[in-house]
Order: sequence, then structure tokens, then C-alpha cells
Amino acid sequence: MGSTLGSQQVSGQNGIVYAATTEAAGRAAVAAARRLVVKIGSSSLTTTAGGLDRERLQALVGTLAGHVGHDRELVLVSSGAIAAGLAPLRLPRRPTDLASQQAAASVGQGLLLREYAAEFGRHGRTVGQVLLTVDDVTRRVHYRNAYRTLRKLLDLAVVPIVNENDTVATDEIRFGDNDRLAALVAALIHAEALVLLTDVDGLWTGDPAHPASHRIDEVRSGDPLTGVQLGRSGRTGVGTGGMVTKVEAARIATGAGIPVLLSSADLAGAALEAEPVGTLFHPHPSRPSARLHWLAHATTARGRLHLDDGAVAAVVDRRKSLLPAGITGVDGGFSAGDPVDLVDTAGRPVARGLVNYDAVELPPLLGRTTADLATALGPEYEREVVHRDDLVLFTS
Ligand SMILES: Nc1ncnc2c1ncn2[C@@H]1O[C@H](COP(=O)(O)OP(=O)(O)O)[C@@H](O)[C@H]1O
Ligand SMILES: N[C@@H](CCC(=O)OP(=O)(O)O)C(=O)O
Repeated sequence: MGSTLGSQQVSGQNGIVYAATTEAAGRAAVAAARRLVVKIGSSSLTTTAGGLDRERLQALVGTLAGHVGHDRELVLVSSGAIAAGLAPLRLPRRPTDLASQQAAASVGQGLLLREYAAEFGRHGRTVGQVLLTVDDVTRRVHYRNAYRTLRKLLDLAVVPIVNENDTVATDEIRFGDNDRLAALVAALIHAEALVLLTDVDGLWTGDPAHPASHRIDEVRSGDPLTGVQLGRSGRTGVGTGGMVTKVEAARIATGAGIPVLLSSADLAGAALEAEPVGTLFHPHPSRPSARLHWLAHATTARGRLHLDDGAVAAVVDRRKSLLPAGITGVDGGFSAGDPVDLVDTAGRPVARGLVNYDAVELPPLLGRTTADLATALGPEYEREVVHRDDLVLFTS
């Protein structure tokens, strides 16, 4: 392949070719993306007095509407439902209990959508509301469903406005912030870029209010960000997660080969014109398959398999399938096909995989060779507990 946008081509582990870009080329790739996910945080949609900031929402939609058209698809992941519900419910600040947050989101989400529908409508665009739960992007059947819905909306030239379905999410199963959700949606729809918009222009070396801090222009994949202080939410008090969840989202998206630009909502236009604003996160040069990316980042383990040292070496060093002989214990109530974590003798997760047995089937099989099991129980017991193709390693 020839070089594009000043990029240098490199070959990934799976033989897939990726572009290792310069910063300028990476920014140009974001600006040229034909399928784009933009995420806007609550902090950028709220007035200092609380409540929805219509002017900022209008400015954002004006910018985005100018960047969506026949050659570009846009999915907007928008937070702000809880913040928008505060004023109508006369709540002075974001509540901390789940039930009140859900009530605020229930009131605010409708108001938020009404604004988006009106504003995008003024620019001749139709919007569709898509409320997702963790399960919708983590369980494979739901995941296909979510993909189909988003794909159909994009085919119909609709701008999907995505948010977490806060009213049904529980504390245990909840994203809370929308950063990770945006990254998973970007991977789900095979976006060519993810733009995270917040109330500060990019990732800084520390609290942006501190005079010694400065903006980081670009982050290469695998960069440990040593010395960077990732703080929690900003001054508005309505955001969730702060920089921690944004950097995590950037890692998820770049791990799927998607470049990420983190900037402020006020600079959305500049960011989409490849101007040197915000922080560019370069995509990982050797991304796993979409399926393994999903397994690593979008699943919640439904149980744990405890491995002896030999099994850890076989799975991690020699990339072998996991057999019953190397398993010493089982936790959880999973079913065949569920994601489970493979843990070493110290209990540290070393890999995640899709298990081929129900949890209740495994105890009598542990420590036994597949040949022994096939003779004693029948040929169907010769199968691996986790096949190597269904395994993704956690790098330490
Ligand atoms: N290293 C850092 N670089 C930039 N911003 C940071 C950093 N550490 C903490 N922050 C804070 O993170 C805030 C953005 O996160 P958050 O409030 O959750 O926004 P959003 O509502 O857009 O998701 C910023 O206002 C900033 O004060
Ligand atoms: N789903 C929630 C998102 C909560 C939130 O604060 O997210 P964010 O501002 O992206 O950190 C809402 O719409 O209020």
C-alpha cells in the first residue's frame, strides 16, 4: 500500500496494515473521517447556575450540522440528561443517590432530545434517540441489535443521539459516565474517529487550573502517561469520571484502531478542521479483531477459572487453548458461551475468554486430561474449556 496523509504503513500482528501517522496526519485523519462519533459531556451543556445551556447546545449543533452530510455519518453521544433535569425538579445540585439521578435523567432526557431535535431540525437534519444499557454493548446478542439499529438510522441519514439508559441502569450495572460508552459505540459501528468534547481543551499534565500544567498535543499508543495527573471532574460538578474515564475511553477506541481527539466543546469546529487543538490519541498499530476487542473491553466476566502455573504458561506464553487439566477451581454461575476471567495462582487475571462449559459441568472435569475425559464420558468432553481463538490476554 502507498503512504497516505504523510503516514508510514506498518504491519500489525494479525497481518492487518495500519497507518503510523505523524500528529498532523492523525489530525487530518480525524477531520476526514467518514463515520464519526462525537461525545459531549454534561459539563459542556450546563450553565454555571445549573440547567441546560441552550446557547452552547445550539452552537455545538451548528458546528456538527456543518460536518455531517452525504459523505459523513455522525453519531452523537450526549450526556446532560441528569443536569437538564435538575432545574425542573428544583434540585440545587446533582443528587448522589441513584433514584434521584434516575428521576432527574427521566425528566432531563426528554428536554435534551427536544433541544437536539429542534436544533438539528433547523439545519435540516432528523435525530433519533438511542438509549443503551451496559448489556446492550456488552452482551453479544444485544450488541448485534444495537449495531443494527444504529446502522439503520445512519442509512436513513438520521443523526443518532445516544445516551446511557439511566432510568433503568443500576449501580452495579452502569457506565455512569458516557466516555466508555462512546468508545464502545465507536468500536461497534466501526467509526473512523472519536471526538471527545469536554470543558477543557484536551489532556493536560495536571489540573488545567494549575499554572505549571500544560496541554499534551498527542499521545502514542502504549504511552504510560507517566507523571500525568488524571483528576476527577471539573468545576461544574455535573460531569462524571473526569480525565480518568476519558483516557480509558481513548485507550478502548485506539485499541480498536480508531483515532481519538479530546478537546473542548468550544473548539469542536477547530478540532474537526484538523487545527492544532486538544490532544490526539493515535490508534494502536496492531489492533485485535473486532471480536477480541469486544471480548477484552466490552464484556463483564461472569466467572473465574483458576489456573495452575503450567496452564498459565500454556495460555500466556505459548498461546494454547485452556484444557481441564490445568484448572484448579471455578467461581461464578456462568453458562457456556459467557466471558470468564482466567486467573493465576495469585488470583490475578491473565486473560479473558469465552467458556465452552456451564459452571456446574466443570468441577468433575478439573485436573483430568481430555483423553481420559473422552474415554470416561464421551467424545464431546474432548473439547477445550476455552479455545485459543476465544481468548484475549491481559498485558500487565
Ligand atoms: N490532567 C487533566 N487534564 C485535563 N483535565 C483534567 C485533568 N485532570 C482533571 N481534569 C478535569 O476533568 C474535567 C473534565 O471531566 P468531566 O467534568 O467529567 O467532564 P465531562 O462532563 O465533559 O465528561 C475538566 O474540567 C478538568 O478540570
Ligand atoms: N447519562 C448521564 C451521563 C452522566 C455524566 O455526567 O456523564 P459525563 O458528563 O459524560 O461525564 C446523563 O445524561 O446525565
